[in-house]
Amino acid sequence: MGDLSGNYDIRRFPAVSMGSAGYAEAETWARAVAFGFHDSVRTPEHVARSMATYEADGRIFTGAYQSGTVADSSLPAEVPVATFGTFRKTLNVGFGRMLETQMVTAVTVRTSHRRRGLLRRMMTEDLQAARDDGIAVAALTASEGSIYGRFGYGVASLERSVKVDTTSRFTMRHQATGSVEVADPKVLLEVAPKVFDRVHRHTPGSLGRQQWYWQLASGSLNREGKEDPAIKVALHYGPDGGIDGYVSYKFLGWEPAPVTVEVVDLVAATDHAYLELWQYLAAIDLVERVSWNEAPVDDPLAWALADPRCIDASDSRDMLWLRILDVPQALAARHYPSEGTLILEVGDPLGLTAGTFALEVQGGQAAVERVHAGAEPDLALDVSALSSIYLGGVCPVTLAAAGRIAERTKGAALKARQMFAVERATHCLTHF
Ligand SMILES: CC(=O)SCCNC(=O)CCNC(=O)[C@H](O)C(C)(C)COP(=O)(O)OP(=O)(O)OC[C@H]1O[C@@H](n2cnc3c(N)ncnc32)[C@H](O)[C@@H]1OP(=O)(O)O
Repeated sequence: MGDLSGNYDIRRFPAVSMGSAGYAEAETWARAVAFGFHDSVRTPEHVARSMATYEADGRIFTGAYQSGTVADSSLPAEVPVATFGTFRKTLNVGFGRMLETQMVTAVTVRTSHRRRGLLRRMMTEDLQAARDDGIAVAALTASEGSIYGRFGYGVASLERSVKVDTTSRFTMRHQATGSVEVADPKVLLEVAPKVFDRVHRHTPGSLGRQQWYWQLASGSLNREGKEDPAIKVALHYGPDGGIDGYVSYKFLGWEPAPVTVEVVDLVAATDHAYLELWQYLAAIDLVERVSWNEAPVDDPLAWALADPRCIDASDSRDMLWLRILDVPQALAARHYPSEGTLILEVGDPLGLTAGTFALEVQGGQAAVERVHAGAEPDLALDVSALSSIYLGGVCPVTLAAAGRIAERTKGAALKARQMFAVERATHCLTHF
């Protein structure tokens, strides 16, 4: 028998829907991803429906295939031993500015081929290619917190799970200005993209959503690849009568106590819509609790409630991981609410964008210049820390206290905090 330790061909191809050339290869790739995340074998219909949404998103699939001898009776060579998916959407980098972003997803390596450098190879090749293509940032959500820092990613937004007591204890100071009405869940196929687009434009850290979200929120396609008859939907109408928010939710059953409704998707384009959708959820009769696993950490709900302890928040965690690929391009793309100059010495473990850069802000606009290596920096940090503070959701002063940023000029971390501040709390509602 030949060497089974593994030589691999890396192949890239687009997602295509059923009936198109290349579907068999794409389907096999998708099945390998499901295996990597311990899913049950998916039905052909489930794969086909998912694939149609992947094609609509313009996903590119990367697979690593055994090029040497394949062990007798094991999975054949056309099943990839490693997978890596990408697509591109816009990221709101604050004050409504959008930056096209390389979104990385579906990273798996078959157990029998792990720790041979396959992830490292796929990641470094992909980040280099994205940068060569003029993309300034990459993003992902991580299965484990220990994997991606080494590639220059940093945590840029947080989220938390909440359980909200909606018994008589729930009272809000807010006086409603709009109204809420129940709708057929399927209306979200048309309504949700429009409402989300507004949210995307006013929320720093928001990423464009994949097509699958409209299917999920409307009950058209659940995580098991089926229609979800349990989904219920309510829409919020603003004072002008237009729809400016929605909530998609499920009743979890009469037992165990407390009787609970779970939020599947809550998207509100105005502050009033957000609070009034919560007022609606709290008013659902016979229900004592509303849970939501993707709630913001900095949540206006807590401040609108007469008793903020109605919110039982647990599991505050990293959500969006960002990786700046091109420091001058990324810094110049932002609007800055505070004037000033900062010299940043940026390290990069992959060597994509290391250097010393002068960030000079006047009237909110940035001029960014690479300066000579010997220039005295105000802050020295690696690209992971710079990516963390970039969306204004992570405080540079805290990273300095953690030793992740070296403050060479006294007060520079606070200055960075003021310069990188954004207009409202950073929050990403897009999991991928
Ligand atoms: C964006 C997403 O899709 S997140 C989902 C990630 N996928 C999963 O969690 C599915 C289960 N896990 C896996 O499939 C694999 O173990 C992977 C993808 C996490 C790692 O793949 P591998 O090919 O084994 O990684 P590779 O050999 O390239 O290792 C690269 C580096 O990461 C480190 N590493 C790999 N996995 C882990 C881990 N789980 N925790 C900590 N470090 C890790 C390796 O030690 C290595 O370090 P070094 O190069 O700095 O010495």
